[in-house]
Amino acid sequence: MIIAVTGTPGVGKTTVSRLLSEKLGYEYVGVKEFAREKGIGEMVGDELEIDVDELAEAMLREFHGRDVVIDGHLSHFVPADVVIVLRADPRLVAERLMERGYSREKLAENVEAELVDVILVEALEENENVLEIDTTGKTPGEVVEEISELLERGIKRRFGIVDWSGVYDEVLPYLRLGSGRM
Ligand SMILES: Nc1ncnc2c1ncn2[C@@H]1O[C@H](COP(=O)(O)OP(=O)(O)OP(=O)(O)O)[C@@H](O)[C@H]1O
Repeated sequence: MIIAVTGTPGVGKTTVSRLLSEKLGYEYVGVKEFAREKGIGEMVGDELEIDVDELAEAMLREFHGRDVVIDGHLSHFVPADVVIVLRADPRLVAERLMERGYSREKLAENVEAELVDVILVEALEENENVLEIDTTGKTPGEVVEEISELLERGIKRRFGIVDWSGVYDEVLPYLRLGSGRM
């Protein structure tokens, strides 16, 4: 089975994907490493820009019929058996990305994306089987437990479990509108 783990940067994809692959005995694959290895995408500034169709094709060729956890915020473009969308309170996303030294603009872009469900909506456009998981206040182990329980019960579609509109005011200072530019 191909499991894609996606979400806004900082929600915990890598941590959860590694742990999930260990628990299930699946291979772990990082999208960026895979793309680099296969020569997919090109550097634009200091970022690797990946063609998602090329990525999806190459991944399907490589992993069809194998048990694998694919980690990355583009993984929902890969035709997976199930897409796990990790969510985290946007305040937590902001804190983590600030700790990583993200620029103000990249921070704003990602906090906003988490706030308005960008990755969830994209995942739902790409795949029927989407499991949304709220990681807020949970340990990575608890998140992995929740995912494997749902999969064991055969549940592959669940979303609409978070609503970040209540923290909008608190994250406003991080957003582009709050930066004084229009
Ligand atoms: N419940 C949780 N699930 C996952 N990570 C958590 C959780 N609670 C705290 N963390 C911490 O959050 C951080 C998430 O970092 P991680 O690199 O896994 O995120 P990511 O989504 O893969 O980011 P990126 O897309 O930028 O690579 C880690 O330091 C991890 O220990």
